[in-house]
Amino acid sequence: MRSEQQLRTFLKVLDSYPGDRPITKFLPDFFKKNKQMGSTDRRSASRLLYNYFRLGKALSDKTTEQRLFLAEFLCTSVDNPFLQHFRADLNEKIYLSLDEKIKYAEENEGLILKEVFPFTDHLSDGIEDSKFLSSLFIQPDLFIRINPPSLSAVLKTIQESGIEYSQIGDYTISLPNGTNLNLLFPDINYSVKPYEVQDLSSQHTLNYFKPNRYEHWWDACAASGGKSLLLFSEQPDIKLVVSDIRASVLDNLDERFIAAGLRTYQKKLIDLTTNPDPELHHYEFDGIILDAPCSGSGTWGRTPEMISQFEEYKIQGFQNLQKTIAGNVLKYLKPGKPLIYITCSVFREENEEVVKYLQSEHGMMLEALELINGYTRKADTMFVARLIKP
Ligand SMILES: C[S@@+](CC[C@H](N)C(=O)[O-])C[C@H]1O[C@@H](n2cnc3c(N)ncnc32)[C@H](O)[C@@H]1O
Repeated sequence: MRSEQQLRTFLKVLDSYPGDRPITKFLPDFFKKNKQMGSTDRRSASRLLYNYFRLGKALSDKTTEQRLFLAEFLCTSVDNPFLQHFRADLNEKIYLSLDEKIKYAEENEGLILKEVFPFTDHLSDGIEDSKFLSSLFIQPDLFIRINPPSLSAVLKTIQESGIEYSQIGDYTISLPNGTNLNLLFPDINYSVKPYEVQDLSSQHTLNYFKPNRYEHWWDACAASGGKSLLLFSEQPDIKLVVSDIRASVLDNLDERFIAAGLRTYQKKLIDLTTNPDPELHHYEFDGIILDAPCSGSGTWGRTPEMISQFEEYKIQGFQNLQKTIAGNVLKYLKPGKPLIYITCSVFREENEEVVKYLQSEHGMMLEALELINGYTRKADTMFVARLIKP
């Protein structure tokens, strides 16, 4: 029986998942080792695994199977043969809205919504607990930022593909998650990449950069350069230093920068928990972007496996790291110039509290801050603050 087989496969995948890396990294390895699985089996195993983890820490007293069926009920909205086979009573209600399903599960299945993500006491100002919690059952969209000269070509390609999309801003498009962009845009046809994959909230942080021509900026935790590319899109005549603690991500950055036409920049490998002077002693910047290492809790709609793996005590550890790193970068900022502090966390300890620390311990002046709501827009939730050095 097909559903029974799908369940067995799911249990095997879950049992093999060590929880030491994201599912996106684990699953391809698992499928490579289990070549007998066809593409339909892979798709269903992957869907069941993601949905299962969306229950986070809730219903820990139930069996894996019971949790899986309820997760399927909450996360899918079309008639579902798998659920029909095991829990026809839930499948009957598959067309209810998410809010109605949550209510039903609370009244009949023992769900306590707060237990999905038992960290709501830490949420930043302005986040609505119940809306944030229910967003964890919804897979966020895929967002792209289109290179302006390529706008009409990109829109034409997407329209011709028949893929449903919405245009959110002048150059921002949302697409269903899982859209294969490499198939849509084979990279042989262009010299400058026509789009960047970048979450909607991440794109929004650009409003706080306000760079001027010929200024000297530092993207201090650059990873593969998402924020630098944003900065470059606004101000191509910028002098840029990028750094990160990981060499591998800086290699990806090189590739992305070349594809985007960004060719002049300096790259440095720096651990910002230590004194950066050996690399930077004579540098003075007109702007620093600090997209700090964080819990990533604003992105767990994309990586739901993180919810059950996270422990509350880690929040403090991230705050300590952020304070140390922020304290170490400020020395290289010119007076009167901005530090752009960014996280993809929903925890106030990593957001408002770090800003308060920068104000009280380093005399930074807060110009603006925003909790960027992604949880009602099928996007990541992020935090950004613009602070000026006295
Ligand atoms: C949120 S990510 C940056 C994302 C990136 N700015 C982007 O837009 O794609 C944080 C980065 O901080 C880096 N990091 C973590 N600890 C660090 C440290 N001690 N010194 C410097 N960078 C660090 C990580 O390697 C990671 O790439």
